[in-house]
Amino acid sequence: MNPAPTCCILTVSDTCFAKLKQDSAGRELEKAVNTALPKFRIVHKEIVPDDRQKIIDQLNKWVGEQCNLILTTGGTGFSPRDVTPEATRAVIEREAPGVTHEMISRSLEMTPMGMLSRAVCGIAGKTLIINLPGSETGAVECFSFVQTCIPHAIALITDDQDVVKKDHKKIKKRVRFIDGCEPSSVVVNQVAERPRESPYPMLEVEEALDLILKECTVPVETVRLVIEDSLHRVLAEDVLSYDDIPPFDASMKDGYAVRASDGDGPRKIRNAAAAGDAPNLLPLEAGEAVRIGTGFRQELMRSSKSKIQRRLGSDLSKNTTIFLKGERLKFAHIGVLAAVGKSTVTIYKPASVGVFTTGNELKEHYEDLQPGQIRDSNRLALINLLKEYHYDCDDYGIIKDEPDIIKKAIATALTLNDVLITTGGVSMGEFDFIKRVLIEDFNATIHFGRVNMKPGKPTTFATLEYEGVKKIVFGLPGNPVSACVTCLLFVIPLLRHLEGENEWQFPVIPYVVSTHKSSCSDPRPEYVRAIVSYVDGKIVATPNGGQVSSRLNSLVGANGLMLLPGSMIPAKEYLSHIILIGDIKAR
Ligand SMILES: Nc1nc2c(c(=O)[nH]1)N[C@H]1C(S)=C(S)[C@@H](COP(=O)(O)OP(=O)(O)OC[C@H]3O[C@@H](n4cnc5c(N)ncnc54)[C@H](O)[C@@H]3O)O[C@H]1N2
Ligand code: MOO
Repeated sequence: MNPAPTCCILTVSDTCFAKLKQDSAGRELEKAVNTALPKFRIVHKEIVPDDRQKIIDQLNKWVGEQCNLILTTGGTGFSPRDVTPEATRAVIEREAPGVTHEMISRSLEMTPMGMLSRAVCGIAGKTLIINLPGSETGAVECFSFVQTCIPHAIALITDDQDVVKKDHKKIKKRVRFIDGCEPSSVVVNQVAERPRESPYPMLEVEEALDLILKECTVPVETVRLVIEDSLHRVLAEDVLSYDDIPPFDASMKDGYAVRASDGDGPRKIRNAAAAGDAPNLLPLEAGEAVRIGTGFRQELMRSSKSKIQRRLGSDLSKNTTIFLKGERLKFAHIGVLAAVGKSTVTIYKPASVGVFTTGNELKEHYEDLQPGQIRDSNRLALINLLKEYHYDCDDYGIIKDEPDIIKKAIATALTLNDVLITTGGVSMGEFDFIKRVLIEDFNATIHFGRVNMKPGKPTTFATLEYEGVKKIVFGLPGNPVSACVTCLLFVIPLLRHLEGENEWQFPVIPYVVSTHKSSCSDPRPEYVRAIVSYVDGKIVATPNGGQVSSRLNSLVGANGLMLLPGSMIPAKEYLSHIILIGDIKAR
């Protein structure tokens, strides 16, 4: 087995070296490396002043020790003392301008100041050296832009052919379906030989969801992100306040600071002090007053009980837990993180999802239709449903109802994704191959293949091991409403649960239903797409038009799935519930 790759972190800073400032960039960078590159071992951390020769000496020492990766932080700017790029250039044999380019171009998307970096990256012996900015945020941010390519870069530098080949295979798979996939073992049945009855037992929805949660215990990775990039992600750590908010006793209003001992009477206004002005404008002489702005630091009033002050730490006090692991970050969380001076957070990596649709009748929405063809609405509906819940996914397109092609598509998706969602081809037709390909070509376990629900009966859930890793497959029905409703009821809760979110379930409210079902002959419990409103102090739910499972408009504007029990007697009332998939409307 290859030894763990090594990493050294060099902080270049006169002030940190002189211990006038803490090495927070070095500290945050260490955390970022541990999170992003868990296989790397940080073997040395040093601080040197902004001195060209001292930097060169330190870099040469680590290059001599065959360290794989050296990250420097600091000394890359325009100040006269900034010499890290010159020192790095003196050590490296080959420059790596692509790495520098990526850091600068991504930085420029955030701030024009990005152009003021003179960072140099390059190779010396068996070592990759990367210059990063000196600020904690800049260093972590720039590292995050290039972190994914570092293991491959090091495999190339050290000529580790096994890793290089594996990485190349992955890169190829990203742009096209895998090569060399053997034909499927599935024998295409003649119409007369197809099974007449599903061999899968019919599960209730709750049983199906329990099974999904039980079977899906894939390891969740964490990653450290700058707070600017953390919206909608789930915290993998409890967060403590770094600072008191406010960090000083502050004025709550615009007004005047006066000396209480002066009593009533006119004052001479000495000057005006706004929030952020230095407090040495005070103390006041007898009879003097200072005009102060909201947020002004009120040193003189610290001992008074004035109600027009926000006391130090009164919004949040230093070292208290402000957010808990498992919270999904919204705008206000990020504002509070900024207020307390927390610039990075550890979050759970969301599972990576791949989607394809199946059907010989399907065309892309922008293509012309021949007789018998329809446009693929499921793929874009599902991809965007996932996006609404903050999951990006890989799109593998429309796949023909042919086992060889389905096999290739599944193999490609499983190479890159943790979770695969397909639609169509899961019921009883002779072209319904998804389950058979999963079983016969991938040795998958089909945990269920039928659920007692309308829409969504043929929903299929499978797990399998692919290249040593557990993978999850949802074969959703082809009917567009069935695909979206089952994605909402099974896939989205699982993804939220896998991501470590505390509140992963949709809110459910009790509701008395009396609406009779759209098809009286169907005994399945039905999830009616409904508009749920708050009217005169009461919750009212109305079915959102026709409920046939091809009519996707029933989901347009729907904010609830109203459960109608299995066998309903018309006009009788039943206590059931509504699953809220959107905000309640006010009428
Ligand atoms: N003999 C039986 N037939 C059917 C059963 C059954 O239990 N026994 N179940 C029915 C139910 S319920 C559903 S739901 C569908 C699901 O069938 P499949 O998942 O195999 O889906 P397909 O047959 O491929 O397609 C069904 C329907 O949806 C249209 N479709 C498919 N993909 C798309 C797409 N990407 N965009 C838009 N529309 C799509 C397709 O053209 C069909 O009209 O099976 C029933 N049959
Ligand atoms: O269950 Mo299917 O989903 O009726 O349309």
